[in-house]
Amino acid sequence: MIAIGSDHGGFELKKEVMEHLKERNIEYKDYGTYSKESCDYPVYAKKVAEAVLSKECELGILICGTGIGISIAANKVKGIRAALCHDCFSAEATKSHNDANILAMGARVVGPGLALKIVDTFLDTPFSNDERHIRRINLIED
Ligand SMILES: O=C(CO)[C@H](O)[C@H](O)[C@H](O)COP(=O)(O)O
Repeated sequence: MIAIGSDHGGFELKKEVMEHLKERNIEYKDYGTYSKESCDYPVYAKKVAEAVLSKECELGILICGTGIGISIAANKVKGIRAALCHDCFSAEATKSHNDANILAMGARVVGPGLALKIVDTFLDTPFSNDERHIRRINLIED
């Protein structure tokens, strides 16, 4: 199960990502926002972060205008490794090296075509389980 959330800036792209997940038969839970009305991205970052931490959802996707504010907010939650990615190389590397548990994107930065490729790369790349990456993730946690 994928937790997904956005502010108003990410609302339209969130709809496209959910449609894409549906086409791929990947289950998701939408934590809002549910309209284009102006709202505050930390609210949705917290909801998705808590869904991932509680293991209700395996991974999260967060979208705001830039992806910056919503990833900063999610990374305040201990145990969350939210990665802001606007290219596939970063999406692959952050799963493989950082075992990122949330993907953040900016809907005012990337178009839907690239965004969906980034989502696929993030979801389809496993963590390397390499000792050096585990050591570094543990240092982040400490
Ligand atoms: O990253 C952000 C803020 O740091 C996001 O882009 C927000 O979506 C953006 O700030 C919203 O701006 P708006 O002028 O209120 O639409």
